[in-house]
Amino acid sequence: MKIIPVTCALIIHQGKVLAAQRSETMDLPGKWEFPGGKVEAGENPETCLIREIREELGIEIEVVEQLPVSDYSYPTKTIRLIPFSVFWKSGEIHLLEHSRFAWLDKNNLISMDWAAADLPTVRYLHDNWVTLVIQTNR
Ligand SMILES: Nc1nc2c([nH]c(=O)n2[C@@H]2O[C@H](COP(=O)(O)OP(=O)(O)OP(=O)(O)O)[C@@H](O)[C@H]2O)c(=O)[nH]1
Repeated sequence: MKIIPVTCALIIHQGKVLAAQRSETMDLPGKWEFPGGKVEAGENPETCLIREIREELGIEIEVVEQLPVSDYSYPTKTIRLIPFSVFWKSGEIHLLEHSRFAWLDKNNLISMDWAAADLPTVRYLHDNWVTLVIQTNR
């Protein structure tokens, strides 16, 4: 099966990370995820992520670092999730596609109803919390 590359942003701000809930009109309705989206043909992952975050949240970000990639097979597709830690540079958050967002701290990270593909990234974030918070603190 073809593997679909999907980027996602761990937007870490004031010691919390932004999670977004997929709306009823999206795939996996009601699941929580890190905002981002599919990499288009000829696009590099960082450029994709900057574009997707503009389209979904209306903010500008700076990519800090790529984090470990993981593959996950849903019944109808396999995605390759490419996460990045990012710094929120400017703009106000407006939800243009998702139904809700939340700023999570380390303690409420694990209890969210995440899209299944996100669990390795959630675990990585949990286990490397302090390093990632310091790294994105400007
Ligand atoms: N953005 C994002 N997508 C995720 C995550 N985890 C996960 O399983 N996905 C899946 O990866 C795919 C990404 O598609 P998308 O719908 O967000 O991206 P897009 O806007 O480029 O695609 P589209 O407009 O063709 O649907 C969806 O099937 C989504 O369910 C995640 O953390 N972030």
